[in-house]
Amino acid sequence: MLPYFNNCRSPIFNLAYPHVSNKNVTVSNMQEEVHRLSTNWRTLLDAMPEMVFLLRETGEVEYMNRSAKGCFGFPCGGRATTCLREVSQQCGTILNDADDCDATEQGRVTETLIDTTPVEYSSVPFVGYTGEKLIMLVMRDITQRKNFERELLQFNTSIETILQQKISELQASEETRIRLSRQVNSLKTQLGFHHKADQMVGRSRKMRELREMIHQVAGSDATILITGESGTGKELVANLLKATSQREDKPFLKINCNAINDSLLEADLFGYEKGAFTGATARKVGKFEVVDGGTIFLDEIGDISPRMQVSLLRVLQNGEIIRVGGNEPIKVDVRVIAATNVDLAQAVKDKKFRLDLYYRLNIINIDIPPLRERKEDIVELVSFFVNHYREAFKKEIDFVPKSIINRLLAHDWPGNVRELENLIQRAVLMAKGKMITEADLIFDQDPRIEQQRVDTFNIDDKLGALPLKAIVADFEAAIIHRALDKYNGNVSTAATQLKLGKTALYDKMKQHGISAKHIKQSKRN
Ligand SMILES: Nc1ncnc2c1ncn2[C@@H]1O[C@H](COP(=O)(O)OP(=O)(O)OP(=O)(O)O)[C@@H](O)[C@H]1O
Repeated sequence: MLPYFNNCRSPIFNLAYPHVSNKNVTVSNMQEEVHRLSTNWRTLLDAMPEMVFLLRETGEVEYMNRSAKGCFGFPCGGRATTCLREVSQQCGTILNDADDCDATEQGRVTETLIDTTPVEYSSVPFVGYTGEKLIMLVMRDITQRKNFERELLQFNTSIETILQQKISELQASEETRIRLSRQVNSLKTQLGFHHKADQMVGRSRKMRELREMIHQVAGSDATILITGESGTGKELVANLLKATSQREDKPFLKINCNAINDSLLEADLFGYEKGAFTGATARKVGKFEVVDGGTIFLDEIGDISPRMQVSLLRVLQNGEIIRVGGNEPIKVDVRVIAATNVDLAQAVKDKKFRLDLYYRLNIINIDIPPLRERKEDIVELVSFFVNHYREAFKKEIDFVPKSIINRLLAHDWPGNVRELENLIQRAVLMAKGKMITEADLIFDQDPRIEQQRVDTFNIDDKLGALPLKAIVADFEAAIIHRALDKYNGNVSTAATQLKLGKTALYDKMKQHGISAKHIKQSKRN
């Protein structure tokens, strides 16, 4: 018989048995009722799957339900008793502070080990029938739950390990893919793979590296500065950059910054407002607006004025332009590719070029090596130009002797590929038979070339030997040379006298391999 369930002060009694009226209570039926309740409570507690204990503060067990007995035996001994004592001590605070202790503290679920059995328990203060303070402990064996938790943890850990393995495998295969794609690109380059827009002849190591770099940087929208001596092929590089960029099918404009004067260049690039200057009768949009979304190639950038440098800096820094005579900034989305044969770093030191603009332009620098540093390309270039001009001039040349090749390999090519091209063009024109001879080779610095051009143009010499197109080209070169010679190599004056724009004259000079610098030098000597 367990007296501890005679806790009739609990309101539960009245709620559970409302038919027991206080007025009709006799001692005997009171005893009966107590017995009945006590039996009911015991039955109820024994039916519970949880283990229920009533403990004294000292840890002695006063009551155990069936589940508790099943688990620990009754009276329980060994380590279980010690554990229960420890538990009762922990719960002692609840007992002692029962009045202050809040409900959550009293019912708090705690986990512990009894022997090797993991359990969770909660405790509440309980008053015995003699009024002594007890602890009611409701405990649950959580071995199975713990096993599940352990299995779940193991499962999660192994899932994580598997995922990490898979991620590393994917990363490794991505790295392999990138490495292989690089190798493929490099092999393609080595095998002479040519993008359809690649007009550059040459498979030397330096040219292969150059191509690789172009392909690497073309995709980004970064500003690119192409440097290299005159005639190395900067325009060809710019063409290939544009053709392999994301703006491939967008507008592409080439501007020679050296060819027109400063104010015209500014108006041309940035546009102008009506009334900005005499003759500005209507607003005009500039090249930067026209080419919006596309690419602008600014050739000879090293020669622009300080004022132009400021305007250009604004475009590169903020992506906006201001029309001449206007003050509204206009947003533009234009990729800038610039080129120069001027040493910009030196120009910065000489205070001729702004340092901030230099940094903005020089985000990616593609430097084209001079021809003298890649002489392996000469044979291929000669063959390419001979074929080209043989077709153009309807000549039958099919042989370039080894002695000529050796002569070309020994030359230093200060004018680079342009000089070689002009030399071959002249040689093809001059050649009498099916092969080029020593006599047909006239190098740019050769006084004969100056003489040949300044001499009166003799049509009879050429009639029958050359097609009309070649004679006209030769004639045009002679006239331009004569004009430059007359005006001491001054391109602006020569252009004015020939009633030609400065840009057009520069283009023709390039085409015919005429250098104003050489003419000036020969005049001085
Ligand atoms: N690798 C090359 N293969 C074939 N032709 C080339 C090559 N490099 C240059 N050329 C030819 O040489 C000439 C000069 O090239 P380009 O105008 O691109 O030189 P550049 O470096 O821009 O010269 P500049 O600084 O004087 O403007 C062009 O006719 C061009 O087609």
